[in-house]
Amino acid sequence: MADAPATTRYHPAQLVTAAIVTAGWMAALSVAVLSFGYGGAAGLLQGAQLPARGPEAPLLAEFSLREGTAALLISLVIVAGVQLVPAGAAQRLIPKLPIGFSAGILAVALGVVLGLASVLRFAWWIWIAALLLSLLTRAVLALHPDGLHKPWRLAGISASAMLFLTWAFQIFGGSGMGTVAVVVLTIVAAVLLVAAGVLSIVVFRTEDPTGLPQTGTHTSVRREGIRAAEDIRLPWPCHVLFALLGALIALAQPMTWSLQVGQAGFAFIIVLVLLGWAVGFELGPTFAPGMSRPRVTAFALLGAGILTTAGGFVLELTASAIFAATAAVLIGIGVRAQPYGFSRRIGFSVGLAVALLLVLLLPGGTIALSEYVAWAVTPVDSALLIVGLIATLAGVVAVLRFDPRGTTGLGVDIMYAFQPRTPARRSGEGVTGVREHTYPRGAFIVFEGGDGVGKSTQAAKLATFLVDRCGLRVEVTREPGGTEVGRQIRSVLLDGDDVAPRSEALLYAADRAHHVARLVEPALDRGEVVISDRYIDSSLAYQARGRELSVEAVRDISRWATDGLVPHLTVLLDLEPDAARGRLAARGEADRIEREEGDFHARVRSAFLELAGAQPGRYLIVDASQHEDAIAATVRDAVVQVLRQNGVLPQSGAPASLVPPAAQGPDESQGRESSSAAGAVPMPQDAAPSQGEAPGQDREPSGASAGPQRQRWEPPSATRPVPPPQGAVPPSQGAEPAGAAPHGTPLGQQPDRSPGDGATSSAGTPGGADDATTVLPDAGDGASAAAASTQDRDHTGGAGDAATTVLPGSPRPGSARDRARLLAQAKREREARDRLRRAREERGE
Ligand SMILES: Nc1ncnc2c1ncn2[C@@H]1O[C@H](COP(=O)(O)OP(=O)(O)OP(=O)(O)O)[C@@H](O)[C@H]1O
Ligand SMILES: Cc1cn([C@H]2C[C@H](O)[C@@H](COP(=O)(O)O)O2)c(=O)[nH]c1=O
Repeated sequence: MADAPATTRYHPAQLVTAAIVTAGWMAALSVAVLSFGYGGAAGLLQGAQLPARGPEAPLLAEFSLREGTAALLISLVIVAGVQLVPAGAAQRLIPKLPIGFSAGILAVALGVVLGLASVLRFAWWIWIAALLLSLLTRAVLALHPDGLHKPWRLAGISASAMLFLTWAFQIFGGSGMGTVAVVVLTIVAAVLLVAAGVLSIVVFRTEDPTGLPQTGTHTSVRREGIRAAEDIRLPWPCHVLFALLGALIALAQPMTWSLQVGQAGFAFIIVLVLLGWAVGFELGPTFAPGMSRPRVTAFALLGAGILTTAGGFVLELTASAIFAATAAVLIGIGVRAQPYGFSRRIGFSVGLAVALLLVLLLPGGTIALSEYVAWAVTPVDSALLIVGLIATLAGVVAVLRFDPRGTTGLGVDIMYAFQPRTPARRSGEGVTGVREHTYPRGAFIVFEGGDGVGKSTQAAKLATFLVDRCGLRVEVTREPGGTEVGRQIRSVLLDGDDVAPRSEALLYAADRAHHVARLVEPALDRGEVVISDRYIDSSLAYQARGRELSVEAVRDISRWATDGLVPHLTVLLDLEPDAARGRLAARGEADRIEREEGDFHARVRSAFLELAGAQPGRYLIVDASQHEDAIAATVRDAVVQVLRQNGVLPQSGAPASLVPPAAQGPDESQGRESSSAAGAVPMPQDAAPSQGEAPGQDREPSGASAGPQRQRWEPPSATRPVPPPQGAVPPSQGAEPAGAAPHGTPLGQQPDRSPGDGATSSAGTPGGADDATTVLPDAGDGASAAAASTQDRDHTGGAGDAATTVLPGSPRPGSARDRARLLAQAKREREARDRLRRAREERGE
């Protein structure tokens, strides 16, 4: 029997590395305190005395802020400078030793120098320590490239240890003893570094494969209510945010001196800032879910700037620390709203340096506020004020500029910032995944169908309508080939002669993965409407059914590729393949897939119908043999309903497209105005024919839908049962279209589907396409789809009876005439199904 795999939680090498990193953070804090202290007390090149005991210790009185700040700045420049050396150059400079070994050597060296510095007390010893610390950081980062992810964790431990020690010392010995406590902490760090370094050299000299414990990167978080970071070409507000963080941390030491609170004050500020940063970072993805992520970053910068400026007026430790910590919360939120790939170190280092330079250069002074009150402004206060004002100004610019939408939607962003986002349609019962994905105001609409059915034509028409008449931002795209990577994959797929079926399936999925990650999701996150010509169903139809590959495999790779993203609405344009081929003939040479034989395309068509039949809540099936304007009107009405449900369009009122033009009476313009005032989508006078009407088609007499009836939407004829593939019984009558795999895995079948949901129609025939009822549920989830479906059955007297496409939120066809028509239709379908069953029985199937 095979041995059970070892289940060690932490590799000992990880613990050693964690010890080195924690001691490294202690060393960093000590370097800041001691360089400032030694430089300020004795000058840059003189040895310093330890402070005398007691609150009246002379150290502070004799202390030179400028020299202390200069010494601190030199340390930070050394640390930051080494961090900024490019990796390639660093590799050439540092001897080629195993990384664990070099980290160990550097840890020991740093420990020894720190130990010496704590005894010899010259600022330049600290600078050597700073250099070694910086090299050690590089070595640890080479071991664990993500080692500085969420740095507040191990830094927090070190800062808390410093707070505890300095507080204890100051309680018993006065504020001057805080520095003595830091010297003790430095010795502890030195011992820890030497011990962990020796272990690293002796035991773990090779590269550590296990890595530091990670909590996972934020970009993969997909929980409900979490908004992914949103990429933007130049995330300069993030750099400013990091610079502000650097400035706050750099100013903590001079601030401690200025407030005369001893090193416990410094540790207190650092702990609170780290805590604030951590809280903000963790809060980030769920903060202001209704606001675009670039805007969150911009507002965070503005808020953090204002708080920092306010901090410049504060003369008391706790309030200063609270201001700094709250600014750090906003910094955490702001940087988390952007992808984390850009270099944080640059912004951070620049912020550190600028803040300290300001302390060095700015004069202090006293401003008389009244005869009795004067405000003593230290250089530290001035630095805080200037840094804060710069950040505030940058925040204002960012709020106005740092969003691909410019200022468009700023008001909406503010208004909806803290409202939960409208959930997109649930994908739980879908063919495409189980992710519950939510978008603030975006919607994902997909056109599916065979080659040449008119998808691109309809996608373009819909986009024109949504942009021109609804004022929405729309992204029209396609698969394969919606992105640059996709265009190359498309060429491989369609221009060549031979691609093996599995390779074909993987290439389509690869195109989709890139398409969703780089184009669809970012656009949805920006609140745009994405219209895609083809999506996952094409793979299920062409690769699973057409190439006869495993449905599960094809579905799974696409589900994985897209992280389960499901469209809000899929419009299936259904047309006989021969008719579609006729349309394409004029276009010239057919591509590799269009050249497939008729049987292949018949299988594809039947697969599409099965998919739509199994999940009626998510599909709109349209007879694509109609005039393109009639199709466009049907699609438009359905899309408007879906956009309303998802908050993309206002709920109230109706777009003029839903009002039969003839019903608008003689005073059309008035009707439109009032409908627009009610929140309806503005529509120009020359609106295209509505509701599936072909041009010139007879319209209902205006009286039929006068008054309030105007808003009513009736199921367009275009969405009635789709005609069957050639030679087959209509799907609505229980037959599989020609070419359907008779016993293959039903495409729409879900193992866990409950009897009540929208797929019950497939019970009679495995394909599920026999139910032509397309019901888009009100609430957009599976449960209401099932409820809507059941409701229809109740109305019409039996499962699968209804043959109407009912769109979400639209008034159900409630009139006696509607019901009679539905019943008649249902009866015809029942009879057709019975006939088919009898025929099958006779054939012994
Ligand atoms: N309803 C329609 N009636 C007649 N012709 C149409 C209709 N819709 C589109 N066409 C024409 O059919 C041809 C194919 O249309 P279109 O390119 O939109 O189809 P498609 O489904 O996107 O094709 P493909 O799958 O190859 O991308 C075009 O010449 C277009 O003008
Ligand atoms: C997305 C997708 C597409 N196909 C096929 C279907 C068509 O024949 C071509 C795409 O061409 P179009 O002119 O852009 O419609 O690719 C497929 O087989 N599988 C898929 O997933």
